[in-house]
Amino acid sequence: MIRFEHVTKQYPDGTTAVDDLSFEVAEGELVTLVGPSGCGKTTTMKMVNRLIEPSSGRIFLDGADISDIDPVQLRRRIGYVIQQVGLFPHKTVLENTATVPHLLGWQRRKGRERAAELLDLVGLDPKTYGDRYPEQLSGGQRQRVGVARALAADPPVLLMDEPFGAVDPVVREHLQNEFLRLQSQVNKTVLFVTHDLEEAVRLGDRIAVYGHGRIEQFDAPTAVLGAPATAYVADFVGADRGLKRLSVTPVEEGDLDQPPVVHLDDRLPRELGSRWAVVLDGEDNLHGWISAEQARKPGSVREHARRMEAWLPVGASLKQAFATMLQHDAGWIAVIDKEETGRFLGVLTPARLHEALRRSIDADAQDIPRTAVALETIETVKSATTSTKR
Ligand SMILES: Nc1ncnc2c1ncn2[C@@H]1O[C@H](COP(=O)(O)OP(=O)(O)OP(=O)(O)O)[C@@H](O)[C@H]1O
Repeated sequence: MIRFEHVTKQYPDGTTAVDDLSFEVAEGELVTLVGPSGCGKTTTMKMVNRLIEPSSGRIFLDGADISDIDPVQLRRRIGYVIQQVGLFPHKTVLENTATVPHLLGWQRRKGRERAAELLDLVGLDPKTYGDRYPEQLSGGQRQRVGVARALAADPPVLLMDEPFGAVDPVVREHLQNEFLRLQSQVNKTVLFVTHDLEEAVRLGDRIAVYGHGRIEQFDAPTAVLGAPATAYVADFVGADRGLKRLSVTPVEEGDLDQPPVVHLDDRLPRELGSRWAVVLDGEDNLHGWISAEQARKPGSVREHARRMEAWLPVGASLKQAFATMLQHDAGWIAVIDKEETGRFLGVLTPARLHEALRRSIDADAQDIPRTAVALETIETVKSATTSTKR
Protein backbone atom coordinates (compact mmCIF):
# COMPACT_ATOMS: atom_id res chain seq x y z
CA MET A 1 0.00 0.00 0.00
CA ILE A 2 2.84 2.38 0.93
CA ARG A 3 6.26 1.71 -0.57
CA PHE A 4 9.49 3.64 -0.06
CA GLU A 5 12.22 3.07 -2.64
CA HIS A 6 15.67 4.43 -1.81
CA VAL A 7 14.27 7.61 -0.30
CA THR A 8 16.70 10.21 0.99
CA LYS A 9 15.88 13.58 2.51
CA GLN A 10 18.55 16.15 2.95
CA TYR A 11 17.47 19.53 4.33
CA PRO A 12 18.98 22.70 2.79
CA ASP A 13 21.34 23.10 5.76
CA GLY A 14 22.94 19.76 4.89
CA THR A 15 21.19 17.62 7.57
CA THR A 16 20.44 14.17 6.21
CA ALA A 17 17.22 13.30 8.04
CA VAL A 18 16.44 10.13 6.08
CA ASP A 19 19.10 8.11 4.31
CA ASP A 20 18.30 5.68 1.46
CA LEU A 21 15.15 4.29 3.06
CA SER A 22 13.33 1.35 1.47
CA PHE A 23 10.37 -0.43 3.06
CA GLU A 24 6.82 -1.45 2.34
CA VAL A 25 3.63 -1.32 4.43
CA ALA A 26 0.92 -3.78 3.43
CA GLU A 27 -2.76 -2.84 3.12
CA GLY A 28 -4.45 -2.88 6.52
CA GLU A 29 -1.13 -3.09 8.34
CA LEU A 30 -0.25 -0.91 11.33
CA VAL A 31 3.44 -0.08 11.31
CA THR A 32 4.97 1.86 14.16
CA LEU A 33 8.08 3.97 13.56
CA VAL A 34 10.08 4.17 16.77
CA GLY A 35 13.43 5.66 17.63
CA PRO A 36 15.12 8.46 19.55
CA SER A 37 14.41 12.12 18.94
CA GLY A 38 15.72 13.47 15.65
CA CYS A 39 16.20 10.13 13.90
CA GLY A 40 13.91 10.97 10.98
CA LYS A 41 10.52 9.50 11.90
CA THR A 42 8.47 12.64 11.32
CA THR A 43 10.35 13.43 8.11
CA THR A 44 9.49 9.92 6.85
CA MET A 45 5.84 10.41 7.66
CA LYS A 46 5.52 13.89 6.17
CA MET A 47 6.97 12.68 2.90
CA VAL A 48 3.97 10.34 2.53
CA ASN A 49 1.46 13.21 2.35
CA ARG A 50 3.96 15.51 0.59
CA LEU A 51 4.27 18.01 3.41
CA ILE A 52 7.98 17.34 2.78
CA GLU A 53 9.44 16.37 -0.62
CA PRO A 54 12.23 13.75 -0.77
CA SER A 55 15.62 14.79 -2.16
CA SER A 56 15.82 11.50 -4.05
CA GLY A 57 14.02 8.17 -4.30
CA ARG A 58 10.34 7.41 -4.85
CA ILE A 59 7.30 6.77 -2.70
CA PHE A 60 4.33 4.80 -3.97
CA LEU A 61 0.77 4.76 -2.69
CA ASP A 62 -1.29 1.86 -3.94
CA GLY A 63 1.15 1.44 -6.83
CA ALA A 64 1.13 5.11 -7.93
CA ASP A 65 4.16 7.38 -7.55
CA ILE A 66 2.94 10.10 -5.19
CA SER A 67 5.03 12.76 -6.93
CA ASP A 68 2.53 12.40 -9.81
CA ILE A 69 -0.48 13.03 -7.54
CA ASP A 70 -1.68 16.54 -6.75
CA PRO A 71 -0.81 17.11 -3.03
CA VAL A 72 -4.34 18.28 -2.19
CA GLN A 73 -5.91 15.23 -3.84
CA LEU A 74 -3.31 13.05 -2.14
CA ARG A 75 -4.04 14.42 1.35
CA ARG A 76 -7.73 13.69 0.97
CA ARG A 77 -6.85 10.02 0.76
CA ILE A 78 -4.66 10.20 3.85
CA GLY A 79 -5.92 10.90 7.38
CA TYR A 80 -3.42 12.79 9.52
CA VAL A 81 -3.38 12.87 13.33
CA ILE A 82 -0.77 14.85 15.24
CA GLN A 83 0.01 15.44 18.89
CA GLN A 84 -1.22 19.04 19.05
CA VAL A 85 -4.51 17.87 17.60
CA GLY A 86 -5.04 21.19 15.81
CA LEU A 87 -8.80 21.39 16.35
CA PHE A 88 -10.43 24.67 15.36
CA PRO A 89 -11.22 26.38 18.70
CA HIS A 90 -14.23 28.31 17.36
CA LYS A 91 -15.87 25.22 15.85
CA THR A 92 -17.86 22.61 17.74
CA VAL A 93 -16.66 19.02 18.06
CA LEU A 94 -19.15 17.94 15.39
CA GLU A 95 -18.06 20.69 12.99
CA ASN A 96 -14.40 19.90 13.61
CA THR A 97 -15.00 16.22 12.87
CA ALA A 98 -16.87 17.07 9.66
CA THR A 99 -14.02 19.29 8.36
CA VAL A 100 -12.79 16.98 5.61
CA PRO A 101 -16.23 15.86 4.37
CA HIS A 102 -17.03 19.59 4.22
CA LEU A 103 -13.87 20.28 2.17
CA LEU A 104 -14.79 17.39 -0.10
CA GLY A 105 -18.10 19.15 -0.81
CA TRP A 106 -20.36 16.65 0.94
CA GLN A 107 -23.82 17.89 1.77
CA ARG A 108 -23.87 19.45 5.24
CA ARG A 109 -26.31 16.89 6.63
CA LYS A 110 -24.40 13.92 5.28
CA GLY A 111 -21.15 15.33 6.69
CA ARG A 112 -22.67 15.84 10.13
CA GLU A 113 -24.20 12.38 10.15
CA ARG A 114 -20.85 10.87 9.26
CA ALA A 115 -19.14 12.97 11.95
CA ALA A 116 -21.63 11.77 14.59
CA GLU A 117 -21.02 8.17 13.52
CA LEU A 118 -17.26 8.63 13.86
CA LEU A 119 -17.52 10.31 17.28
CA ASP A 120 -19.54 7.35 18.43
CA LEU A 121 -16.88 5.00 17.05
CA VAL A 122 -14.10 6.71 19.05
CA GLY A 123 -16.18 6.51 22.23
CA LEU A 124 -17.61 10.04 22.41
CA ASP A 125 -21.39 10.25 22.51
CA PRO A 126 -22.24 12.83 19.82
CA LYS A 127 -25.31 13.98 21.81
CA THR A 128 -23.14 14.84 24.81
CA TYR A 129 -20.01 16.10 23.08
CA GLY A 130 -21.04 17.11 19.56
CA ASP A 131 -21.97 20.70 20.43
CA ARG A 132 -19.09 21.36 22.80
CA TYR A 133 -16.05 23.41 21.86
CA PRO A 134 -12.55 21.88 22.04
CA GLU A 135 -11.66 23.80 25.21
CA GLN A 136 -14.57 22.04 26.95
CA LEU A 137 -12.91 18.64 26.49
CA SER A 138 -10.14 16.79 28.33
CA GLY A 139 -6.83 16.16 26.57
CA GLY A 140 -7.76 12.53 25.92
CA GLN A 141 -11.15 13.50 24.50
CA ARG A 142 -9.50 16.03 22.17
CA GLN A 143 -7.20 13.30 20.87
CA ARG A 144 -10.24 11.15 20.16
CA VAL A 145 -11.81 13.98 18.17
CA GLY A 146 -8.52 14.21 16.26
CA VAL A 147 -8.76 10.52 15.37
CA ALA A 148 -12.47 10.82 14.44
CA ARG A 149 -11.69 13.81 12.22
CA ALA A 150 -8.88 11.95 10.45
CA LEU A 151 -11.22 9.04 9.74
CA ALA A 152 -14.23 11.11 8.67
CA ALA A 153 -13.71 10.91 4.92
CA ASP A 154 -12.80 7.22 5.22
CA PRO A 155 -9.26 7.53 3.86
CA PRO A 156 -7.47 4.22 3.22
CA VAL A 157 -4.30 5.49 4.91
CA LEU A 158 -3.75 7.07 8.32
CA LEU A 159 -0.59 8.89 9.39
CA MET A 160 -0.32 9.36 13.14
CA ASP A 161 2.53 11.39 14.61
CA GLU A 162 2.78 10.85 18.39
CA PRO A 163 -1.03 11.14 18.60
CA PHE A 164 -1.15 10.10 22.27
CA GLY A 165 2.09 11.80 23.31
CA ALA A 166 0.52 14.64 25.26
CA VAL A 167 -1.74 12.69 27.63
CA ASP A 168 -0.89 11.02 30.93
CA PRO A 169 0.11 7.32 30.97
CA VAL A 170 -3.25 6.00 32.17
CA VAL A 171 -5.30 7.88 29.56
CA ARG A 172 -2.66 6.96 27.03
CA GLU A 173 -3.06 3.23 27.63
CA HIS A 174 -6.82 3.67 27.42
CA LEU A 175 -6.52 5.49 24.07
CA GLN A 176 -4.15 2.83 22.77
CA ASN A 177 -6.64 0.07 23.62
CA GLU A 178 -9.47 2.01 22.03
CA PHE A 179 -7.40 2.64 18.96
CA LEU A 180 -6.62 -1.07 18.60
CA ARG A 181 -10.33 -1.87 18.87
CA LEU A 182 -11.11 0.83 16.31
CA GLN A 183 -8.40 -0.40 13.92
CA SER A 184 -9.81 -3.94 14.08
CA GLN A 185 -13.06 -2.44 12.74
CA VAL A 186 -11.76 0.07 10.18
CA ASN A 187 -8.61 -1.77 9.02
CA LYS A 188 -6.67 1.23 7.77
CA THR A 189 -3.10 1.15 6.56
CA VAL A 190 -1.39 3.05 9.37
CA LEU A 191 2.02 4.63 9.87
CA PHE A 192 2.31 5.52 13.54
CA VAL A 193 5.26 7.56 14.88
CA THR A 194 6.23 7.25 18.52
CA HIS A 195 9.39 7.49 20.58
CA ASP A 196 7.88 5.16 23.17
CA LEU A 197 8.93 1.55 22.62
CA GLU A 198 6.09 0.17 24.79
CA GLU A 199 3.58 1.97 22.60
CA ALA A 200 5.30 0.76 19.42
CA VAL A 201 5.25 -2.81 20.69
CA ARG A 202 1.63 -2.73 21.82
CA LEU A 203 0.21 -1.21 18.67
CA GLY A 204 2.38 -2.32 15.78
CA ASP A 205 1.81 -5.33 13.55
CA ARG A 206 5.40 -4.54 12.67
CA ILE A 207 7.87 -2.04 14.07
CA ALA A 208 10.47 -0.02 12.19
CA VAL A 209 13.27 0.76 14.65
CA TYR A 210 15.07 3.90 13.49
CA GLY A 211 18.72 4.66 13.94
CA HIS A 212 19.96 7.93 12.49
CA GLY A 213 18.00 8.31 9.27
CA ARG A 214 17.94 4.56 8.70
CA ILE A 215 15.79 1.62 9.71
CA GLU A 216 17.86 -0.74 11.83
CA GLN A 217 15.19 -3.43 12.08
CA PHE A 218 11.74 -3.84 10.52
CA ASP A 219 10.02 -6.76 12.17
CA ALA A 220 7.19 -8.07 14.34
CA PRO A 221 7.25 -6.74 17.95
CA THR A 222 8.15 -10.13 19.41
CA ALA A 223 11.08 -10.45 16.99
CA VAL A 224 12.40 -6.97 17.79
CA LEU A 225 12.26 -7.75 21.51
CA GLY A 226 13.38 -11.37 21.22
CA ALA A 227 16.02 -11.13 18.52
CA PRO A 228 17.32 -7.57 18.09
CA ALA A 229 18.99 -7.41 14.66
CA THR A 230 21.85 -5.09 15.65
CA ALA A 231 23.69 -3.95 18.77
CA TYR A 232 21.94 -0.57 18.33
CA VAL A 233 18.47 -2.20 18.49
CA ALA A 234 19.49 -4.35 21.47
CA ASP A 235 20.60 -1.20 23.25
CA PHE A 236 17.42 0.67 22.26
CA VAL A 237 15.04 -2.06 23.43
CA GLY A 238 17.02 -2.22 26.65
CA ALA A 239 17.97 -4.75 29.26
CA ASP A 240 14.35 -5.07 30.40
CA ARG A 241 13.19 -6.34 27.03
CA GLY A 242 12.14 -9.62 28.68
CA LEU A 243 9.67 -7.60 30.73
CA LYS A 244 8.45 -5.68 27.69
CA ARG A 245 8.05 -8.97 25.90
CA LEU A 246 5.55 -10.09 28.52
CA SER A 247 3.11 -7.54 27.16
CA VAL A 248 3.22 -8.88 23.59
CA THR A 249 3.25 -12.60 24.36
CA PRO A 250 -0.22 -14.14 24.69
CA VAL A 251 -1.20 -16.95 27.02
CA GLU A 252 -1.78 -20.03 24.85
CA GLU A 253 -3.56 -23.28 25.71
CA GLY A 254 -0.29 -25.21 25.45
CA ASP A 255 1.14 -23.16 28.34
CA LEU A 256 -1.39 -24.42 30.85
CA ASP A 257 -1.23 -27.05 33.58
CA GLN A 258 -4.16 -29.41 34.14
CA PRO A 259 -4.84 -29.69 37.89
CA PRO A 260 -7.50 -32.03 39.35
CA VAL A 261 -11.02 -30.86 38.58
CA VAL A 262 -14.25 -31.43 40.53
CA HIS A 263 -17.80 -30.38 39.72
CA LEU A 264 -20.13 -28.33 41.90
CA ASP A 265 -22.65 -31.15 42.27
CA ASP A 266 -20.06 -33.84 43.09
CA ARG A 267 -19.76 -35.25 46.58
CA LEU A 268 -16.49 -34.25 48.20
CA PRO A 269 -13.84 -36.69 47.01
CA ARG A 270 -11.85 -36.73 50.32
CA GLU A 271 -8.49 -37.10 48.48
CA LEU A 272 -7.78 -34.61 45.71
CA GLY A 273 -4.30 -35.92 44.94
CA SER A 274 -3.19 -32.28 45.00
CA ARG A 275 -3.22 -29.31 47.38
CA TRP A 276 -6.24 -27.90 45.59
CA ALA A 277 -8.65 -28.58 42.73
CA VAL A 278 -10.52 -26.38 40.30
CA VAL A 279 -14.31 -26.37 40.65
CA LEU A 280 -16.47 -26.29 37.52
CA ASP A 281 -20.22 -25.98 37.08
CA GLY A 282 -22.37 -28.47 35.15
CA GLU A 283 -21.34 -26.90 31.82
CA ASP A 284 -17.62 -27.08 32.58
CA ASN A 285 -17.52 -23.33 33.15
CA LEU A 286 -15.18 -22.02 35.81
CA HIS A 287 -16.76 -21.62 39.24
CA GLY A 288 -13.91 -21.58 41.77
CA TRP A 289 -11.55 -23.81 43.66
CA ILE A 290 -11.37 -26.04 46.71
CA SER A 291 -8.45 -26.89 48.99
CA ALA A 292 -7.40 -30.44 49.90
CA GLU A 293 -8.29 -29.68 53.51
CA GLN A 294 -11.87 -28.70 52.70
CA ALA A 295 -12.22 -31.68 50.37
CA ARG A 296 -11.80 -33.99 53.38
CA LYS A 297 -14.88 -32.52 55.09
CA PRO A 298 -18.30 -34.15 54.74
CA GLY A 299 -20.82 -32.70 52.28
CA SER A 300 -20.80 -31.57 48.67
CA VAL A 301 -18.36 -29.56 46.64
CA ARG A 302 -20.94 -26.78 46.34
CA GLU A 303 -20.95 -26.26 50.14
CA HIS A 304 -17.19 -25.76 50.38
CA ALA A 305 -16.09 -24.34 47.01
CA ARG A 306 -14.66 -20.83 46.97
CA ARG A 307 -15.29 -18.41 44.11
CA MET A 308 -12.40 -17.84 41.74
CA GLU A 309 -11.01 -14.34 41.67
CA ALA A 310 -7.83 -14.77 39.67
CA TRP A 311 -8.70 -15.74 36.11
CA LEU A 312 -8.03 -14.59 32.56
CA PRO A 313 -9.21 -15.39 29.04
CA VAL A 314 -6.76 -17.28 26.81
CA GLY A 315 -4.93 -14.81 24.53
CA ALA A 316 -4.46 -12.26 27.34
CA SER A 317 -0.84 -11.14 27.64
CA LEU A 318 1.64 -12.79 29.98
CA LYS A 319 2.03 -9.33 31.54
CA GLN A 320 -1.67 -9.27 32.39
CA ALA A 321 -1.34 -12.81 33.76
CA PHE A 322 1.59 -11.82 35.94
CA ALA A 323 -0.19 -8.67 37.14
CA THR A 324 -3.28 -10.74 38.03
CA MET A 325 -1.15 -13.19 40.02
CA LEU A 326 0.42 -10.33 41.96
CA GLN A 327 -2.87 -8.52 42.48
CA HIS A 328 -4.50 -11.59 44.03
CA ASP A 329 -1.29 -12.89 45.60
CA ALA A 330 -2.11 -16.11 43.77
CA GLY A 331 0.25 -19.02 43.04
CA TRP A 332 -1.81 -19.85 39.95
CA ILE A 333 -4.57 -18.36 37.87
CA ALA A 334 -7.36 -20.07 35.94
CA VAL A 335 -7.55 -19.56 32.18
CA ILE A 336 -10.87 -19.70 30.37
CA ASP A 337 -11.73 -19.75 26.66
CA LYS A 338 -13.30 -16.30 26.48
CA GLU A 339 -14.78 -13.77 28.87
CA GLU A 340 -18.43 -14.46 28.07
CA THR A 341 -18.67 -18.22 28.37
CA GLY A 342 -15.93 -18.95 30.85
CA ARG A 343 -15.18 -22.56 29.79
CA PHE A 344 -12.20 -23.69 31.85
CA LEU A 345 -9.02 -24.52 29.89
CA GLY A 346 -6.32 -24.96 32.54
CA VAL A 347 -4.19 -23.01 34.97
CA LEU A 348 -1.11 -20.86 34.58
CA THR A 349 1.55 -20.96 37.29
CA PRO A 350 4.64 -18.73 37.62
CA ALA A 351 6.83 -21.60 36.38
CA ARG A 352 4.57 -22.08 33.35
CA LEU A 353 4.59 -18.37 32.69
CA HIS A 354 8.38 -18.39 32.67
CA GLU A 355 8.36 -21.37 30.31
CA ALA A 356 5.95 -19.61 27.97
CA LEU A 357 8.25 -16.61 27.83
CA ARG A 358 11.33 -18.76 27.22
CA ARG A 359 9.53 -20.75 24.58
CA SER A 360 8.34 -17.64 22.75
CA ILE A 361 11.90 -16.24 22.68
CA ASP A 362 13.25 -19.51 21.27
CA ALA A 363 10.36 -19.72 18.79
CA ASP A 364 11.24 -16.29 17.40
CA ALA A 365 14.96 -17.00 17.31
CA GLN A 366 14.35 -20.24 15.37
CA ASP A 367 11.40 -18.83 13.42
CA ILE A 368 9.11 -21.74 14.38
CA PRO A 369 5.74 -21.83 16.21
CA ARG A 370 5.89 -21.69 20.00
CA THR A 371 4.42 -25.19 20.35
CA ALA A 372 7.27 -26.61 18.23
CA VAL A 373 10.06 -25.41 20.54
CA ALA A 374 12.12 -28.40 21.64
CA LEU A 375 11.14 -29.67 25.07
CA GLU A 376 14.75 -29.90 26.28
CA THR A 377 14.70 -26.14 26.72
CA ILE A 378 11.67 -26.41 28.95
CA GLU A 379 13.11 -29.38 30.85
CA THR A 380 16.26 -27.36 31.56
CA VAL A 381 14.12 -24.65 33.09
CA LYS A 382 12.18 -27.20 35.12
CA SER A 383 15.18 -29.05 36.52
CA ALA A 384 16.92 -25.77 37.31
CA THR A 385 13.82 -24.71 39.26
CA THR A 386 13.62 -28.05 41.09
CA SER A 387 17.28 -28.01 42.08
CA THR A 388 17.04 -24.48 43.47
CA LYS A 389 14.05 -25.54 45.56
CA ARG A 390 16.01 -28.39 47.09
N1 LIG B 1 13.24 21.91 8.29
C1 LIG B 1 14.38 21.33 8.71
N2 LIG B 1 15.59 21.85 8.41
C2 LIG B 1 16.72 21.26 8.81
N3 LIG B 1 16.77 20.13 9.54
C3 LIG B 1 15.60 19.57 9.89
C4 LIG B 1 14.34 20.14 9.50
N4 LIG B 1 13.35 19.36 10.01
C5 LIG B 1 13.97 18.36 10.66
N5 LIG B 1 15.32 18.48 10.59
C6 LIG B 1 16.33 17.58 11.16
O1 LIG B 1 16.17 16.30 10.58
C7 LIG B 1 16.41 15.29 11.54
C8 LIG B 1 15.18 14.37 11.63
O2 LIG B 1 14.08 15.12 12.16
P1 LIG B 1 12.64 14.46 12.38
O3 LIG B 1 11.73 15.53 12.85
O4 LIG B 1 12.27 13.69 11.19
O5 LIG B 1 12.98 13.47 13.57
P2 LIG B 1 12.03 12.64 14.53
O6 LIG B 1 12.62 11.28 14.59
O7 LIG B 1 10.63 12.76 14.10
O8 LIG B 1 12.26 13.36 15.92
P3 LIG B 1 11.24 13.67 17.14
O9 LIG B 1 10.96 12.35 17.77
O10 LIG B 1 12.06 14.56 18.02
O11 LIG B 1 10.05 14.35 16.55
C9 LIG B 1 16.75 16.01 12.84
O12 LIG B 1 18.14 16.08 12.96
C10 LIG B 1 16.15 17.40 12.64
O13 LIG B 1 16.87 18.37 13.37
